[in-house]
Amino acid sequence: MNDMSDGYVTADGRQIGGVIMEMKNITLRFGGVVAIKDISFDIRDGEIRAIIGPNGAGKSSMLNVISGFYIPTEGEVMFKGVKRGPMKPYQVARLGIARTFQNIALFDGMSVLDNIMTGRLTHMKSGLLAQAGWWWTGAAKEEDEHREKVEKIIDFLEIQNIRKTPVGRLPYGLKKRVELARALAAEPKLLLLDEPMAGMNVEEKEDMSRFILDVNDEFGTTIVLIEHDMGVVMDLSDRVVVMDYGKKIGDGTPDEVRNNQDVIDAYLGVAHD
Ligand SMILES: Nc1ncnc2c1ncn2[C@@H]1O[C@H](COP(=O)(O)OP(=O)(O)OP(=O)(O)O)[C@@H](O)[C@H]1O
Repeated sequence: MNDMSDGYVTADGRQIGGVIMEMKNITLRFGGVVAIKDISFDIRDGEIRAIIGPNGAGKSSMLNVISGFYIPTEGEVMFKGVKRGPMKPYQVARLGIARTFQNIALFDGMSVLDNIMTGRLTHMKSGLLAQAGWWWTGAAKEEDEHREKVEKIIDFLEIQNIRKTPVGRLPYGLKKRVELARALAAEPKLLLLDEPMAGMNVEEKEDMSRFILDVNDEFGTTIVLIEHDMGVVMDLSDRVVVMDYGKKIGDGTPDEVRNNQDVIDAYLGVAHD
C-alpha cells in the first residue's frame, strides 16, 4: 500500500482520512489468562477495519478495549490524539462510538421502531421533563425530530414492513439488522460490530455486507468489525488485523493478509464455524 500518512483514496473511490484511534502496546489479562499480548494498530477515519482470528484469539476482548468497556492492563488507547481513561457507557456514546453485540441485545417485547428509538437516548434532552408534564411542546417537537431520524434509518435498512413487529417474533437475520439500526440511531462516528454475520445464511450475509458498505459510504461512518467468516471480511474491509492466541500476527490490506504465511498457518487453512 502507498504512503497513507494523510489518508488515501480507495480503489472504489472512498476517501480514507487520518488516524482517529491508536491502540498502543495493549495487553489485557484476566487473572492468569493473557487475552491480548502487546498489540498495536490504528484505525483511520472512514475505513472498514476488520479484526479476525480463530476462536479464543482475543477478538472480543479487543473490541471491548476499543469500546472502552475494558481498560487494558498495559498500554494506551488514543482517541483523536487524546489518551482515553476509564469511561462510563454514556461517555463512550458521547464520543460518537456505538456497537452491536455478538448475542443480540434487543428488547424482545418491544416493536422494531421502539427498539431503534432507544438508540436515540443519548441525543434526548427532554425525557424527564416531558414525563413530568413540563414543557410538553418542546418535548413533542424533539420526539418528532428523533422519529424522523429513526424513520430514515428504517428506510435505509429496508425494514419498513416490520417497523411495528415485536422484535421477539423476527428471524435471526432481521434481528441483527434491527440491532444495526439501533446502533445507527445514535449517529455514531465509529461503529463497532461484533460478529455481524454470525449465524446467518448466505443471503442474509450478503444483505448485511451490503448494508455495512452502504453505511460506510453514505454516512462516512468508520467501522470496526470482528468476524469469523473470512470471505465476508476480505470482501468488506479496507484493512485487516489478524490475531492468534492474543498476539497480532498480521495487519494490512486483505491481499497482504491473505498472502501472509503466519496467517495462512494459523487461520486460513483451518475451518471455523
Ligand atoms: N471475562 C473473561 N474472564 C476470563 N477470561 C476471559 C474473559 N474474556 C475472555 N477471556 C479469555 O481470553 C481469551 C480470548 O477470548 P476472546 O473472547 O477475546 O476471544 P475471541 O477471539 O473473541 O473468541 P471467539 O471467536 O470464540 O469469540 C480466551 O482464552 C478467553 O477464555
